[in-house]
Amino acid sequence: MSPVSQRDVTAYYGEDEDEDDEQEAFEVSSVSEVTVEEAELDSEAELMLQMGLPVQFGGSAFEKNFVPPETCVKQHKIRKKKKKKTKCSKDKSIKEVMDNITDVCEDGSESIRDGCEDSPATTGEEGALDPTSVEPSFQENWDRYWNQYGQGILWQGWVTKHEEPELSGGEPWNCPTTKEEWAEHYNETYWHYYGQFQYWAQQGWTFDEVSECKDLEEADKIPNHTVHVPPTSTESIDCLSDCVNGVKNINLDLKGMERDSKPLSVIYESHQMQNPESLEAQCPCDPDQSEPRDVGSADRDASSGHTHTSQPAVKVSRNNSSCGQTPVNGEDDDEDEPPECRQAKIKRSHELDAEENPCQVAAEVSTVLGLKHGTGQKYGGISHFKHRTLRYLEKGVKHRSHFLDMHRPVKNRHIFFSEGSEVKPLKSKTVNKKFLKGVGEASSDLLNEDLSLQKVEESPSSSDSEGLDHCSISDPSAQCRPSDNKELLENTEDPDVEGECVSHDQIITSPSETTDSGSRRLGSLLPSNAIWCSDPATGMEQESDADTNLADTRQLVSLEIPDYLQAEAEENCNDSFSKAVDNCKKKRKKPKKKVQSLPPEIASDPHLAKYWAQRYRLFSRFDEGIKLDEEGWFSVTPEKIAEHIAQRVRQCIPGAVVVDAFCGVGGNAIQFALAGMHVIAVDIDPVKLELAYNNAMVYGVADRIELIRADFMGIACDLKADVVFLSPPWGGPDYVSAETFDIKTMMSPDGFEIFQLSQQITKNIIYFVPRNTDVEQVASLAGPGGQVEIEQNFLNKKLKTMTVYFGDLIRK
Ligand SMILES: C[S@@+](CC[C@H](N)C(=O)[O-])C[C@H]1O[C@@H](n2cnc3c(N)ncnc32)[C@H](O)[C@@H]1O
Ligand SMILES: C[n+]1cn([C@@H]2O[C@H](CO)[C@@H](O)[C@H]2O)c2nc(N)[nH]c(=O)c21
Repeated sequence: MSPVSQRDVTAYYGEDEDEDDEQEAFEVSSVSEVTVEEAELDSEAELMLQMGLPVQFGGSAFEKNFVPPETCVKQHKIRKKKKKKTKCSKDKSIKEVMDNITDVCEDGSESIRDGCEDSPATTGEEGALDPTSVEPSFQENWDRYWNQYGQGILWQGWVTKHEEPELSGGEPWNCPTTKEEWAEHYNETYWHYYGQFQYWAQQGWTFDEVSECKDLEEADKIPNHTVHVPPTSTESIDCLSDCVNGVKNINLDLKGMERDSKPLSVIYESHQMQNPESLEAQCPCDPDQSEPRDVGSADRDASSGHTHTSQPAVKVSRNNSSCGQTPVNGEDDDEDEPPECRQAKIKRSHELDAEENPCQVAAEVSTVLGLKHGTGQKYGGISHFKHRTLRYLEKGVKHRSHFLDMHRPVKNRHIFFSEGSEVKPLKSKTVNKKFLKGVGEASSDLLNEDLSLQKVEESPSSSDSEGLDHCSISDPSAQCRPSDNKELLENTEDPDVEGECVSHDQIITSPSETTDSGSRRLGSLLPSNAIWCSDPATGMEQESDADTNLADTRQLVSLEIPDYLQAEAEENCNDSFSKAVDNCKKKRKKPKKKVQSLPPEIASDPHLAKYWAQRYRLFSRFDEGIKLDEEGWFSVTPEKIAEHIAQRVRQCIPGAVVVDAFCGVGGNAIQFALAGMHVIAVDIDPVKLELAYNNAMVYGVADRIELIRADFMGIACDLKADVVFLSPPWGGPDYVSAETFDIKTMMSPDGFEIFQLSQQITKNIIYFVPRNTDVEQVASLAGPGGQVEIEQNFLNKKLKTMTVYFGDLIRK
């Protein structure tokens, strides 16, 4: 099997709190590892590969452990049938069977099972494994499959078992010494493949009918094979082997899957990645199955060590604490967790053993993360998803995946906001207290990571379901350092904005195998209960969930440090950091009341008052002459987020030329320029360009921003740049009213078209999208084999936006 290209989905959630586990969690399997493993494939696996069947079904463990994807009852029946079939075969004339094999080779039409009338596939006895009870066309398909490949499979299996088959006594099925063994082999093989076929058929897979097999003349074209040919049936066996070698494709019947709503699965590293050229998709398990899954397949995959692929390892960390397993410091935080979280037992793929089922693991992980398994293809950017893997980049992911649960629809989390312009401060003393405590006790781990702080105190609420709520401040790109605290103070002069905090959770993902009839949001992937529930305005929930906020130890920030981390934090508290926090506390001053007349656009529209209230969050130098228009107010990227994005670009591609394709009033363009980039700022609206210029002047970067009034869609192909930043209109503030935002249909220009045009400029694209964006959809933009990093942007404790990175902008 040729090495396969990387098609994983890698979700970066954060660090595992368990150091020991972490080491392994970050290991990434490489192509070379795969190659070694491939070399160790047992013969059956090789055969499976030749067949284009998932190799994880090819390990020798299969015989022992294979459990068809039916119920245990069915499994039992299979065994029963196997016994019966064995008996049958013994009784039957083996010669008769093999005659039929020869017939198949000659005319390609006869069925092997004709040779055994009570073949398991045809008796339907006791209803066991009655294929018709599974799929109406199953029997037909199976017959065709077995006709086509059965002979080759049988013979190759035989050859594999007997390296040098003794053929002097005649064909093994005729030879008295091997006759019985052949019969057993036949039965074993038949059922083995029958079970697999049934399983895969249920998953929506079909197989390609190979013309070579039917057309003997074509056999010559098939590369030489090493099948040992019994002297008495050389031709037929040759043919059969060729047929086997000629098997190239097994395809996912997407249409069928759509139709049947057969769920696909999230695939983890431990699953074999098929040759991308020959497989349309890979889907070894149905996570929605309540019934036992194909343990055999899983076992084989795990026990045979076939991690197989060139894709990065799936790093699904042991879910031993955050989800009710073994909480750090012995704390059982189970109570706060969603039920599905408690059930999860996530393991790293490399830890899978013969008793475990990676399919189940995958399903559980996805359950924990709020993933659903869907069907069929849905998005324009990619026909379907091949693979998803999850990889925890940062420590504490388990906590985040627990605490940051975002299962609830976004819109339900904003009901408390008032619609009026009068924004009443909401007290959140509990949160604040806990936060400060948490910050003061930040662990050294935290100190080594980017940090931003937040204060949640008397911050204004907002009627904005877009989330201009209480304020926050942070330096998401900077390393944690005391000066962050200073910055916090310096930026909290807005009477309405005490503090600000930008949190960025990341996911790297790429097209996965699943699409869902219902779209998914990143929110589902990155749990964030704490974010929402601890909103001061949510009252009751706030108290309980305040504890559950946690520090992002890599990139962001400490919202509140959960109790179980606080103990650790106390031990490791960095002095200077503590001082800084103390300073921060001392320096927090009564905000200066600025008497400032409302700009006309604000005065004329009460709904914009909330934006006015948070003007410093949008532009920290607002008072120096920043100007916005109505659209600018509600759609400008808050400074800290814009700064964070710019810093990421600077880190990945220093001095880049960046196209800000929808520059608006310059929120992003200014930050790119401040980060040392040359910016080509495009906007279709001349007013925006004027405002952008004005604002760039305020920040002293107008000379680094080239303003172009144009329809980006029309000029994209003429632009040259290292990076394209996409912050298109989302259709106004109402974008949040959709539970899931579809970038293709809900924004104009079409989000897919925007992206495709941008790809003509560069692969390094940043897509700034609504927080309720269908995460699978944006992942699909990466295309087959692609990767994407999806980042959630939190302001204060609320998820505001998502930023999606492509190309070299994905952090490795
Ligand atoms: C969401 S705003 C951008 C906000 C910007 N990132 C900021 O921080 O100020 C979107 C902008 O895209 C502009 N726009 C809409 N359609 C456009 C097009 N086809 N080409 C270029 N600009 C467009 C709008 O005029 C608007 O200013
Ligand atoms: C309607 N809106 C809000 N934001 C951004 O989402 C945050 C939360 O609502 C806003 O603060 C703004 O940054 C938008 N960004 C873009 N690119 N396009 C929009 O139409 C838009």
